[in-house]
Amino acid sequence: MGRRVYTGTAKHQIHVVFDHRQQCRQTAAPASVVESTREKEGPLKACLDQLDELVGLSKVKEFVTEIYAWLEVSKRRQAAGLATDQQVLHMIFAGEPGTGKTTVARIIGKLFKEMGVLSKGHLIEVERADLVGEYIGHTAQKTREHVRRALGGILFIDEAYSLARGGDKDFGKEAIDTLVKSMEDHKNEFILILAGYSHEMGQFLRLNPGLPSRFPIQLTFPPFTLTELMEIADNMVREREYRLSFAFKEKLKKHLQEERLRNRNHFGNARHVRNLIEQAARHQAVRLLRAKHTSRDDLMTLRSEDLQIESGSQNGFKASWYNEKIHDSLTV
Ligand SMILES: Nc1ncnc2c1ncn2[C@@H]1O[C@H](COP(=O)(O)OP(=O)(O)OP(=O)(O)O)[C@@H](O)[C@H]1O
Repeated sequence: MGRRVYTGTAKHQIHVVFDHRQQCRQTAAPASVVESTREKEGPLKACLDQLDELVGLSKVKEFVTEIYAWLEVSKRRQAAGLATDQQVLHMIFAGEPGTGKTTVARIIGKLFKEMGVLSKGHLIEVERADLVGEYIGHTAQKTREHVRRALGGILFIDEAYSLARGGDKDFGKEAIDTLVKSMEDHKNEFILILAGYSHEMGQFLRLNPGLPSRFPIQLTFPPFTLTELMEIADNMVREREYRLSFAFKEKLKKHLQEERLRNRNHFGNARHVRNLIEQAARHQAVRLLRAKHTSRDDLMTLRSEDLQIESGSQNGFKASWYNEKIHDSLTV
């Protein structure tokens, strides 16, 4: 992992990154800034395009563009010999399941890599069970290990508030303390993103008054509207070279409408749509296998009978959401 060293006069600092192969490269020398920006225009643009392609999330997109602009202009200011602040880039992502938090974190990782903020830009996703151990000292060891894996990229902690679940006597507290210490010890070497439901995240931050100032960037991921969910479904089938019959769309719309009301805060949003589409494609395959002849149109079209919604299947949120998460980790 690279170590950032500041050399030169205060006004003309040059950031030099030493990597583990003992090579060094200048990341902000005036001449190379323009060059490296131009050189990286392709992948950089690809990251921003990827963000743009996500349905909805207008505030999140605005904010990421703001961070991008700020970092880019900071480089230019530095090149012009002007003072620049070091921004703290640790973040809170608050929102319901399936609203794009992990997806956006992944894109930010790539974006920051392209901008030279992170050396690798990868994402390590963990939850309470990955960090909390069984005896004194075990938690710190486990947590440090995940921080080590995340160096150069992003450490993304899902349902971060569960670390404060057991109060002061719980090992979760040790995980929080270790994370805070790691943020000091490895300043600028990784970005920590704490994610989870808005309400619980708010409570978590209030109970840990030392934390909010360490996470100046707080993004809210709103639940998708019905129109957005239908657009997500359309995009997903287009990407997979399928299309939806009119009756399929009507059935899906009705189901999503009911499901959002029934599960309220626990509705799986875009992930739920994805799982329905993938499941429908499997049902369509079984249907087509029985047919004597299949046209190109048959192969592409998902019909309403392919959308088999078991009544009450989504009622037990815990089970359905958990299954969707497992399914996600197997199919991503
Ligand atoms: N805005 C969006 N447009 C299109 N697809 C999306 C969008 N947001 C999420 N998805 C898709 O929904 C699925 C779940 O998204 P993601 O894992 O990012 O959600 P999450 O908020 O991190 O969920 P959780 O909190 O449950 O972990 C992914 O397949 C992702 O591609």
